[in-house]
Amino acid sequence: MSSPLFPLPTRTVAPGAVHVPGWLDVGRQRELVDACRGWARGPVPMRAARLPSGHRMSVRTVCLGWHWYPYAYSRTADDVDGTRVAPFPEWLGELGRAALAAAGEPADAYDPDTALINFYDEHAKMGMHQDKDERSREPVVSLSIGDTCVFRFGNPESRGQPYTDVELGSGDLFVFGGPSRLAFHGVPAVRPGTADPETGLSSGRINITLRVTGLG
Ligand SMILES: O=C(O)CCC(=O)C(=O)O
Ligand SMILES: [Fe+2]
Repeated sequence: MSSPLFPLPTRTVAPGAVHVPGWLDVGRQRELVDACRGWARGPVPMRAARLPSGHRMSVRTVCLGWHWYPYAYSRTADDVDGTRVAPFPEWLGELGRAALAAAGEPADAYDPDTALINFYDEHAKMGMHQDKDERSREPVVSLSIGDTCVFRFGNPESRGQPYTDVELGSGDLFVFGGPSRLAFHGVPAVRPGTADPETGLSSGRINITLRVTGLG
C-alpha cells in the first residue's frame, strides 16, 4: 500500500543499503507512471534486452540519458534501432537527491545521469546480479510502483547467502551505496494483484533506478 495507516519504518538492510517504505505519495507515483508511459513509447521503444546467451530478459526496459544493454552503456540504442536515447531530465536528478536525503545519505552532490525503467508483468523476474557497468560508485536510487515484489538483497562477494528478502511495495524507495554498492541483488517474484490502481498502474510493476554512469 502506498499510504498505509501505519507506515513501516525506514530500515538499513545492509551497510549502505536503506529501505524507505512508502516514500512516494500516490500523486507522485501517478506522475511517474505517466512519465514512464511516455518514455516507453520512444524515441527508443521499451524492450526486453537480449543477453549474451541469446535469451531475452523477462523484464522490459527503457533508459534515459544513457542506454544500458548487457553489459555496457551507450548514447544510442545500438541493440534496438540505433536511436539516440531520450535525455535524463533535471527533475529526476532532484528526485534522486531528495531520495538520498530521505535515506539519510549525503545528497547535495548526487548527480545521476541515467535512469533504467523496468517493467515487470506477473511472470517477470530478475536474476541475482551486480550493477557494475557504471564507472562511478555513487549510490543507486531505486523507486518501485505497482505490484509488490520480493527484492533479494545480498552481498558483494557472491550470489548466495547472506541475503535478505525485502518486500518492495508501491512508493517504496531503496538506496544502495557504500559497502553495498556492488552487492548482488535480484527480483525472484512479483505479487500479482497487489498494485493500487490509484497510481494509474493497475497491474505489473515499474522499477526506476537512478545511477551515475561516470561516463563522459
Ligand atoms: O526491479 C528492481 O527492483 C531491481 C532492478 C535492478 O536490479 C536493475 O535494474 O538493475
Ligand atoms: Fe540491479
